[in-house]
Amino acid sequence: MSSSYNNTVHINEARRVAIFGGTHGNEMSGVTLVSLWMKNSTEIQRKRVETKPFITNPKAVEKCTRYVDTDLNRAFTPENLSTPGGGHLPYEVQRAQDINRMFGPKGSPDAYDVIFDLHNTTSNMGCTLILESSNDYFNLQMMNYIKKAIAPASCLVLLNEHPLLKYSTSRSVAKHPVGLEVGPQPQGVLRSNIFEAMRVILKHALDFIELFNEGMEFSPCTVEVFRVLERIDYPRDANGNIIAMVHPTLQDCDWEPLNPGDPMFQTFDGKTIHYQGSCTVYPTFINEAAYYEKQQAFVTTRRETLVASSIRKA
Ligand SMILES: CC(=O)N[C@@H](CC(=O)O)C(=O)O
Ligand SMILES: [Zn+2]
Repeated sequence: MSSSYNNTVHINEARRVAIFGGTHGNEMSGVTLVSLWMKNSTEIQRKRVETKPFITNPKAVEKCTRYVDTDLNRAFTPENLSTPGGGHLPYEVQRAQDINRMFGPKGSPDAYDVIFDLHNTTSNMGCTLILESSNDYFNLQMMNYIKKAIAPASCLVLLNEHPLLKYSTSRSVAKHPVGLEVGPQPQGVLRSNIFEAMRVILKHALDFIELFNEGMEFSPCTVEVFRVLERIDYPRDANGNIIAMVHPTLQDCDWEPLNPGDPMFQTFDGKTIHYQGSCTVYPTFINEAAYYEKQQAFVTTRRETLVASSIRKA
């Protein structure tokens, strides 16, 4: 990235793009779309983009489970990617190393330009794009483009650059990592509305990259994002067992304001537990099935407006 006198940021052409499905083998929209595109890629082809659809965790897809040994979407740590051990390592660690060789190496000039990683959530989040950095102008301009293209439908942007809660995703191998999370959809289930919503987002995302590669200049813009603040666990007893559920007035209310004092959990004996924070937050990933094992009932976020400079191909 370099800045010229008129503040347009010049960014390398995004020629190599991958679309990952099956990072979690029971999130069926991505598994199904990517499998379809591996058989016939007409829909994802663009003149100036080489798009590679890829199933990242085939063993988990086969078993229709989130993962086999360990969560692939947490496995792309520098330690994992550099550990020798070959066939003795957990399956997903081996897979992370393979993916890093094919699409990375992570952090190097040889890495893929863009990776879209397709996920589903059991939470009522609608279409959510997930970013890992607030200063990637290419991705911010892409978010702005997609939001305008799908209007009056909407998609929100979740920004996870929290020092402790950020994790080492499959897409993090790319220069411009983009997560796409669409819900609500149960694990192992396909719903046509969710499938189509995901497909439309991908179409606009690829159109944006094509226009960028053709040399179009994108004017400065602002993007509303929801920044990850805090992980909230379920209330538990001394043995670590869950003693309450997401409160009925919070369930399915992803992205809606949660104010200090608002109901948050309901214990099995009917007591309400209230949110004790000091300011209004926007909860999301509310009651995500995969997060029980991660001790997370939901995450809180705060609304922010990010600014992206004008960009153009270098
Ligand atoms: C429900 C789910 O799997 N969500 C993804 C979110 C992401 O891709 O950042 C995950 O936890 O890996
Ligand atoms: Zn997932």
